[in-house]
Amino acid sequence: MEKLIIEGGRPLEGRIRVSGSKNAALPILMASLAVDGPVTYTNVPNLRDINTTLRLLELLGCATTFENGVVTVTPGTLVPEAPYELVKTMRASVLCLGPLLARLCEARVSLPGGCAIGSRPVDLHIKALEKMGATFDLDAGYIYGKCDGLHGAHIQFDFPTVGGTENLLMAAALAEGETVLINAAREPEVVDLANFLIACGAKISGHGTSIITIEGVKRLSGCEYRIMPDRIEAGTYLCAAAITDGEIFLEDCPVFELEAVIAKLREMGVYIEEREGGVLARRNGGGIHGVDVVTLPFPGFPTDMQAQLMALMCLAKGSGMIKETIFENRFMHVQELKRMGASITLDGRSAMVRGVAGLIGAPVMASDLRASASLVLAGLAAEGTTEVQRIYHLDRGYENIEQKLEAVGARIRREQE
Ligand SMILES: CC(=O)N[C@H]1[C@@H](OP(=O)(O)OP(=O)(O)OC[C@H]2O[C@@H](n3ccc(=O)[nH]c3=O)[C@H](O)[C@@H]2O)O[C@H](CO)[C@@H](O)[C@@H]1O
Ligand SMILES: C=C(OP(=O)(O)O)C(=O)O
Repeated sequence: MEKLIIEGGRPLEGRIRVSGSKNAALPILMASLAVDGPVTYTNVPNLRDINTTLRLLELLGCATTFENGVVTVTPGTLVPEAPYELVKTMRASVLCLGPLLARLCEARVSLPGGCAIGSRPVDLHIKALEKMGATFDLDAGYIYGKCDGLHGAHIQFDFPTVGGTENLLMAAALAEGETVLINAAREPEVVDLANFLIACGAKISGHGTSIITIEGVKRLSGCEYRIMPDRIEAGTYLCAAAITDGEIFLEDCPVFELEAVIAKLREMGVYIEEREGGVLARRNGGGIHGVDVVTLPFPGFPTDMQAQLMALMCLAKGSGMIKETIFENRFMHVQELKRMGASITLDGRSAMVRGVAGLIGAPVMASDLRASASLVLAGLAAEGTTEVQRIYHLDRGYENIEQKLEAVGARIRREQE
């Protein structure tokens, strides 16, 4: 196992290019299964989850290549089974359910199970696919779905599930007739998937709103598609500029997609300026102020930025309350931040963060992807040395993180534990 060693207390200054989005790339790569022809994707981040997805696509019958941010996927004879060994390492694997059912009328996909941040149920995906004519059995930890062809349906989601909306978009793109998704997720990554499907010939409207209409087509054909930039990676580096009292220009930084994060950072006293080709972030002269934050579906504040914002808030003047409403256990970073001197009190789904004057480097354990990012941020600001252990979580979601941080002045290196 590898760990990151960070010598903190240095302001970061310079430019960082935002990579392609993991949470957009995973469903869009999976959508290759719905496409009848070769697809070329650009701006694909080199991440562990992307490589897992390519392995899964190969097991499912596609040929893939990946070089310099460009992925090609050429579908062959598809196989309907996604095995536990791959699904357990990556929740996004369940997104092959929709396209496989649409193409093969059957799919056997391991149930994703929970993960450190909470249970990751897929009942809303299943319920919606049943409305389109699929039936499901549970067999040895696998969901086995079959149908005699999917038909359009009006689907009312109980919650605007991101993964559920994505699975249904892929299934409905090839179903017979019209599907309407009501209370659909509005996340930018859902919009990117819809735009990809449209580029392949799908008929979709309303994506980006809570009502999406899909008119099924007979086949989707290959195209070339650029994955959107990663709003969560970008938000993490905005926090890095603020927490180290530095100045970072983020190239290819999405702005509309990051509005809730940018608004919170400005409220905390971070200066953020949109410029041609990117976004500049630095402190606004003074310190950082504590603010209250509630995680919500888009366009609310994203759960994927909660841990990073908490790291920044640890050093604020005053206190702030962070409420996590999406995942029941997404506060694993709290105990580790406390080991570095943070003052945080947990009460169920809320965390009261009282700002302290400084953090102190310590060995800390990463428990999940964004918790890892928050510990890296804390380490960059802390006095002394921080060792972030179990960084394989970080490698699921941050491309070249230590190279990017080193290039703006961080002292950070990777070592074997
Ligand atoms: C709304 C939201 O912020 N979704 C996030 C979620 O997407 P992801 O697709 O993983 O999760 P969903 O959006 O589907 O789930 C959000 C909530 O709905 C519940 N649920 C979901 C599906 C289901 O069938 N049954 C059910 O009860 C989940 O337990 C969770 O509380 O994690 C991703 C990785 O962190 C983020 O990028 C997404 O932004
Ligand atoms: C938790 C995350 O991802 P995943 O859904 O792949 O676990 C994330 O991107 O923060």
